[in-house]
Amino acid sequence: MEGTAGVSGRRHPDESLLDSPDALAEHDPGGMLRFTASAGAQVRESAALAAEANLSLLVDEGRPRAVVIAGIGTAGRTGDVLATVAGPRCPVPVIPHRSSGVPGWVGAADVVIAVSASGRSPEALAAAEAAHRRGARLVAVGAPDSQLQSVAERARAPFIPVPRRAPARASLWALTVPVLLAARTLGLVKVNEADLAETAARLDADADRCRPTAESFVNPAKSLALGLAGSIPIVWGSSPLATVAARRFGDTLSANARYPVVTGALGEAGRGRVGLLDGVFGGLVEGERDIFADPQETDPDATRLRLVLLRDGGLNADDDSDEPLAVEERRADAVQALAERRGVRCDVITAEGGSALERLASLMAVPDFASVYLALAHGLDPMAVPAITEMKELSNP
Ligand SMILES: O=P(O)(O)OC[C@H]1O[C@H](O)[C@H](O)[C@@H](O)[C@@H]1O
Repeated sequence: MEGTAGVSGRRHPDESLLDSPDALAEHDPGGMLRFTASAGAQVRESAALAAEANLSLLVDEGRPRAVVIAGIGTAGRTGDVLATVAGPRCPVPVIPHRSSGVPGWVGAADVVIAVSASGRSPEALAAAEAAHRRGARLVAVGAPDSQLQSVAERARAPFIPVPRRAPARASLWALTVPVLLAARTLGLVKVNEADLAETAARLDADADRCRPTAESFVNPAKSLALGLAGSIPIVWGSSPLATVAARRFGDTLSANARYPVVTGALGEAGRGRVGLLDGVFGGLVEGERDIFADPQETDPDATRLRLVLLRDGGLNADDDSDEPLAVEERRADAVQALAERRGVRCDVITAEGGSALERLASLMAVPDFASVYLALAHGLDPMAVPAITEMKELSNP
């Protein structure tokens, strides 16, 4: 089927596409699966690049009053990652900022980290310029030989060149690690070399489990994608860290697979959006289902919700988190029970690993791949985003 933008794909997913390496290659000409599999390598490469940059320039003026991470899209997500890895005990505010420039209060006592994969987003460029003008300390992260690098050079600010091999959304780890290491230099996060190595190793191991040649029944990303196919995904995170991973899944499901998706924190959803489970795409449609009927005959076209619960199970010590772990766990158990009572299917991914960064990686890796496989099951090229390009053309002066 061809859409009005010339994008071709199939409205109903074809499961067999996912188990055919030839079909996968044909629908992924840009290599999105390959880029997604490079997450571990991105961690290692960016750690090496950050080590070469002159981050020690940041130390001289001591601990900042606040840190602003300026960027849009995936670059903006790096600020959320920093905020959650820094955690509630972080001695200074860590503020992701997604609109142009910097907040009005930013001044000489603050640090601005401007992030842009292309090195040319107007938001990050305006933030870097504003930081320089106001005398704030600046760090810039993005493509080498870009406009962002020129601004950083003019400001005599450290610049961490992140080679541009993949689209921004497949470069989250390459962009995130320099942001974390800049914050480490400022004394705001405790990310050590072992954490980075273990995170990279976990991303490698998950990429192996999710590799294109691993068939759906042993491949957690293919089975997650097939479970989501044809549904409206709701992705809730049980903790602040898991919520960053939930929002990331929202980014990739929208951009790669072009699925509408609801994402958020379970704590907040429990006071409002959990009501979706009772609605026309939730309990009401599931209630119509006759459990004895042939599944082919029971309105196969009805759109249903599918819940993905990202659980941060068990490792965040109670004294180091916003909420006691027991509260988060009970809430996650409760939403699973609620979904089950209403017949809404639920996938659960539980964080693993010893550090916050590794736990985050363990919640992001499989969903990242699943978003690509979901695109491919619909015959969509996960790399092509004509609506985004068209939007930029129409809205640029
Ligand atoms: O990181 P940048 O190059 O500044 O790009 C920022 C954002 O720009 C566009 O909106 C892309 O669609 C996003 O995927 C990207 O994250």
